[in-house]
Amino acid sequence: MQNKPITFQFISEPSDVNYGGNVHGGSVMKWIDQAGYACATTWSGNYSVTVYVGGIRFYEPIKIGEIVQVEAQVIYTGSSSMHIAINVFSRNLKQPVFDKKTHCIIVFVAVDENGKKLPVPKWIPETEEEKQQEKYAKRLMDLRTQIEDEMKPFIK
Ligand SMILES: CC(=O)SCCNC(=O)CCNC(=O)[C@H](O)C(C)(C)COP(=O)(O)OP(=O)(O)OC[C@H]1O[C@@H](n2cnc3c(N)ncnc32)[C@H](O)[C@@H]1OP(=O)(O)O
Repeated sequence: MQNKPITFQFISEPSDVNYGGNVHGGSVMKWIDQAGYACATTWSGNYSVTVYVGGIRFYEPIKIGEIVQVEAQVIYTGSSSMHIAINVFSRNLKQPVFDKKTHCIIVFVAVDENGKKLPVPKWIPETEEEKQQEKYAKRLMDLRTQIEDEMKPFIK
């Protein structure tokens, strides 16, 4: 099965503004979720829900009126989960190249009409880059287990 990246391109709007005049972090998180959703449902062929969003780092602000590009690609699949790498870029209208503004991994699970998890097609990495990405996703899973153990006492 082909694992094509999903790419959104649009212009950040005045309604995306934060209190400092740039794009609101919440808007960026919404775009991440939307691109991840498009990627997960395309891969699984089923409705999918977000189960985890990790390590979002906003490197630089995105300005209002810039062209924004959001890329989403499956980098690891479990039984029901799809681990998707998201990169967010932007450029102003006069600048030819995009700068990376945000990166994160978002995990979706395919579910049926009752919200129960469903199996997803297996993604098999082929190129060296894809193999490295899968390793990256697995390493993050291990780290996440440690983080969740730390968080457990505070979740209840
Ligand atoms: C709460 C909100 O409204 S957030 C916004 C929208 N999202 C949602 O509503 C999802 C809410 N969550 C759910 O409904 C449930 O967690 C479900 C139905 C998706 C899954 O529930 P369960 O079947 O009990 O989950 P289970 O523990 O078996 O995990 C399912 C998969 O998620 C993965 N998963 C669970 N927790 C994590 C995590 N912290 N990080 C990454 N993956 C995770 C598991 O590894 C498993 O993957 P696999 O099947 O590929 O091995």
